[in-house]
Amino acid sequence: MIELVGVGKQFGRRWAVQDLTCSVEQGEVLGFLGPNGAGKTTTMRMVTGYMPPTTGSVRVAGIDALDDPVRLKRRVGYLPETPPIYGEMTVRGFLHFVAEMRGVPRHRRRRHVDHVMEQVGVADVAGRLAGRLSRGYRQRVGLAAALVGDPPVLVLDEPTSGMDPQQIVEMRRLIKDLAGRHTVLLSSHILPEVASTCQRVLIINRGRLIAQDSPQKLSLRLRQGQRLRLEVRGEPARVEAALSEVPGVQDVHLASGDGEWARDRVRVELQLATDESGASGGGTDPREAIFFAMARHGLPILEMRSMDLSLEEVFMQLVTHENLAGPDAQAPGTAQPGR
Ligand SMILES: Nc1ncnc2c1ncn2[C@@H]1O[C@H](COP(=O)(O)OP(=O)(O)OP(=O)(O)O)[C@@H](O)[C@H]1O
Repeated sequence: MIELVGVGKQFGRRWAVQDLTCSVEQGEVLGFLGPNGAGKTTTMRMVTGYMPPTTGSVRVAGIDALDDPVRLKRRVGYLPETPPIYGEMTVRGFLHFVAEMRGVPRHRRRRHVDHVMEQVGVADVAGRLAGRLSRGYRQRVGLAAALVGDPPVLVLDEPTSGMDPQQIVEMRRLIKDLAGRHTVLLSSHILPEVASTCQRVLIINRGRLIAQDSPQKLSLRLRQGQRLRLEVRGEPARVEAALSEVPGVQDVHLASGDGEWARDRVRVELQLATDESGASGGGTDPREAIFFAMARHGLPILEMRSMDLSLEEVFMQLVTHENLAGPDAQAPGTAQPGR
């Protein structure tokens, strides 16, 4: 639905975005993550047809941004970081105006605007002046405006910026509800936002793509293998021997404990081998094999926990690696461009 190939944008002598290749499937919610100044807004403006790329091609719903930016704009609903709302109009009046601009036929406008207001939860303020609304409501009205005309693609730039925690939760729920019916490109520098809303994350830093994958796979891939923490009842030597038999288990570390607690149980940290795709133990869940091995040896597992990196740690690791290694570095866990 959205396809960027070798996209770059230059302002004066400075490249805000360089050689960006990625695609977003129909109905997918893609999170665009990066620190301030990474090039997120610039990329989104190119996807919406508001800014032509300096190099490469941007295609949305089969339309090339350079060939036909006007037709492309009709296929995209855009919510900029600060929604452009006419404060002296009522919410309903403003959305009718947007519907007219977007070419919604006159006889369908009223029903369509009512439907969109219901969808984003602003029907209760339909008659209020848009300029008098709270930040959360204004963002929702902005989202309603993006949805007018039912565009297949939605581009949302920092959609929860400036909202209070409850408004953030509601906005994220709204965005999740839009998935499937719309293809959504969402930018954020808030990691939990992307992890909770998006199926796939694309991380950019200093205008370059440094990784793209699902939030879970990114964290798994980056640690080149998953780590598990176990607490087992049994003698340390027997526990270690039993774990070492399980295929894919590497680096078994036993933690020595003190006092009463350590008498009959042992804490273990272990590393699992991963294949190319980031899956552990040849695609099967190694925790299952560990469970059965320990059961065979009569060693009850009291606790088993996965120790994946959080998306926050992944992000910091990728961005720090890139900043230290320079602009041409290949960050660990970088997916192939174009999926
Ligand atoms: N119209 C412009 N003219 C000149 N430079 C620009 C313009 N727009 C963006 N830039 C520069 O391009 C770089 C990327 O900016 P961009 O706004 O795309 O980043 P961002 O990832 O959206 O950051 P933020 O989260 O702070 O909005 C920055 O260095 C910015 O100063």
